[in-house]
Amino acid sequence: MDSSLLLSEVDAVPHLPTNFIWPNEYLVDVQGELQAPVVDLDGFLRGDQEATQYAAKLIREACLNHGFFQVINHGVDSRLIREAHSQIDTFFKLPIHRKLSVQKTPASMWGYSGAHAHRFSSKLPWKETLSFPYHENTLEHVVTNYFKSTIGEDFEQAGVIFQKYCDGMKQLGLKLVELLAISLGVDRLHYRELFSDGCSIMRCNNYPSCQQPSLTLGTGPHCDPTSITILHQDLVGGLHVFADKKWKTVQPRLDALVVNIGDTFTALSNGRYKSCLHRAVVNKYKERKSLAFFLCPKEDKVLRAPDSVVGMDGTKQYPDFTWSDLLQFTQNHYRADQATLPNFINWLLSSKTTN
Ligand SMILES: C=C1C[C@]23C[C@H]1CC[C@H]2[C@]1(C)CCC[C@@](C)(C(=O)O)[C@H]1[C@@H]3C(=O)O
Ligand SMILES: O=C(O)CCC(=O)C(=O)O
Ligand SMILES: [Fe+2]
Repeated sequence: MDSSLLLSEVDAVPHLPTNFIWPNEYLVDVQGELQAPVVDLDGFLRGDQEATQYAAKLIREACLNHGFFQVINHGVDSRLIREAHSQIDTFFKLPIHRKLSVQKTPASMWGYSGAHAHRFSSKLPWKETLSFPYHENTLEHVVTNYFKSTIGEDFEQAGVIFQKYCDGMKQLGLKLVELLAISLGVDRLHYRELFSDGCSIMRCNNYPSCQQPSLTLGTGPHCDPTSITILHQDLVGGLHVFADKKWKTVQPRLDALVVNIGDTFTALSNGRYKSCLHRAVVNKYKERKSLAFFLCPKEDKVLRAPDSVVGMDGTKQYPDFTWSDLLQFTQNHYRADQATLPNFINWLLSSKTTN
């Protein structure tokens, strides 16, 4: 079966094509629900000291343990989130020739990807994605323009919505890294300043229903190579987090945003905060959508844990690197999984000694 076929066409055949079938060791059953805090951000966002300390304490425990928590009263308008889901639903329902007209090319991170079939030949994920870049720019609405100029004039309104959505995610992301700094005992603005001029990644995921969901995965087990991920999921469910040596379900909530630590933040915390190992499963009856905003630093900034953290820990756990190095590693050399960070560090050190 040609893996460039539409997921919906593939799903019409009785057996899942082999390139969508994941080896048994990846298809381990889920065992129970994840115990992770749902952190109310209201007090922190209003500047209340006591509420801030309490939120920081909850986040610290979650990040030391598995790197995952949810936030409510996060300040992003629920109507905007609903509208973003509705606009992306319209995009994913377009005829395939229209989606393929904005297909991601090997040289770029941006555009439509169906099952990543143009990148990989096995363990294909049962999903389609639309990815685009976001950075703050006072002269231009980068997301509005991406939709309008790349997808088409008829997607201008979708672009306006996603521009506002990404503006909201970036603002929230900067507040979250303030809270992470407080929780680590680091100068409150340390990470905020590091991330403020970065170019982040917005990725919309659509997981179609699947005839044989137990043989495949929507997204295989991985840690996000990025810094922190802020994700909104619909009510279908399917996100699993690895904690206490078991896969655990996450109960979706429309009023919450899911937050997880990624590899870059693990390095920036000198390894104290766990990069969250997670995956997404699919099901037989319902398609599922999620909107992931990956906060990233500017590509050429040197990334290293603050002296105050390293000093207290006694040893610097990771060599300095740039986001550009890690991004290049995941796009050209290594398919992000649960061991991206140690493999990246080995690659970085060996490429430095050979060049
Ligand atoms: C820098 C990135 C690589 C991926 C997209 C962003 C952040 C998350 C990464 C990813 C989602 C982790 C799982 C595997 C992956 C290949 C995917 O299924 O999409 C990863 C992304 C990618 O390399 O495109
Ligand atoms: O869809 C989800 O719930 C998870 C998606 C994800 O992990 C990713 O895009 O990196
Ligand atoms: Fe992820």
